[in-house]
Formats: sequence, C-alpha cells, structure tokens
Amino acid sequence: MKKAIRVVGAVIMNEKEEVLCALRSPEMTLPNLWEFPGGKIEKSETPEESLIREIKEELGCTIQVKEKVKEVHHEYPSIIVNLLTYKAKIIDGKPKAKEHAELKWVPIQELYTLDWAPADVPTVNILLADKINK
Ligand SMILES: Nc1nc2c([nH]c(=O)n2[C@H]2C[C@H](O)[C@@H](COP(=O)(O)OP(=O)(O)OP(=O)(O)O)O2)c(=O)[nH]1
Repeated sequence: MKKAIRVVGAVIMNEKEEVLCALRSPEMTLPNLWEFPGGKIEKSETPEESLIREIKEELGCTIQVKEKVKEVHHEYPSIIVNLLTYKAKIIDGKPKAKEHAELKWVPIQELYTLDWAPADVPTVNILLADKINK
C-alpha cells in the first residue's frame, strides 16, 4: 500500500498581491517543479505550527498563518500527499532559498505559467479564480 503523508504549504503574499513560489531542486523528489514552501506535518503539531516551523527552516523568516485555501488529496506514483494550503504573510525577516533552487514573487494572474507540482494545481486554480472574480 502507498504511504500517505500530510503536508502543509504556504501561499505567502506580499502587498503587491504577488505569491512567493519555490522551485524544488534537482536533488529533491518532484525535481524542478514549483511548489508552495512548507513540508510534512509532524505528529505533535497543528498544521499552522508545522507551517511556521518549515518556513523558518526553509526560508529563514517568520510568517503569520491566515485562512486555509484548499485541502487536496493527490496520488503520486509512489506516495499519497494530503496537501493543506494556507495564506500567510511574512512578519519578520526576508525569505532566502536555503533548500530550494530558486524563490520568486509571481503575480497571481501569472501563476499558471509555472510548472507546478501536480498536488498544487487546485490551489493555484483557486487563487486565479478568486483574482478574476474580485
Ligand atoms: N512542501 C511542499 N511539498 C509539496 C508540495 N506539493 C507537493 O506535492 N509536495 C510534496 C513533495 C514531498 O513529497 C512532500 C513534502 O515533503 P517535504 O517538503 O518534507 O519533502 P522533502 O522534499 O523535504 O523530502 P523528500 O520528500 O524529498 O524526502 O509533499 C508543496 O506545495 N509544498
């Protein structure tokens, strides 16, 4: 049976309504695909606590976690990922790519131009739809 993991991802937005997108490095699983920075939820943590910890580890900054965007159940060839995404904003520090190949701020309407990890596509679609309906 495939292993299932619970993962959180941060939709970090700035005052220009750009989203901080992170490129997975060639050495990671799902190499060279864009994702929302974050990672696996540890047993003792709430999703919000995991997200704050992961962002500190991966980007070296502190975030405030806001509302949930989407919960996605995605089956990859060797693993099942339950991805929870939350909106977030940076409250301390400047993001640096400690583990990712690249970070970039992308306007919401251009998010579809990136090559996303498949589990992230529903969240991208919600962000795009919200932008269009505003
Ligand atoms: N952090 C994050 N992971 C995602 C996203 N979308 C997606 O499918 N994933 C997958 C990639 C990984 O298999 C898993 C996240 O675990 P992780 O971030 O702790 O994994 P990792 O790359 O450090 O470790 P590994 O899986 O390479 O062993 O979820 C996303 O938007 N953010």
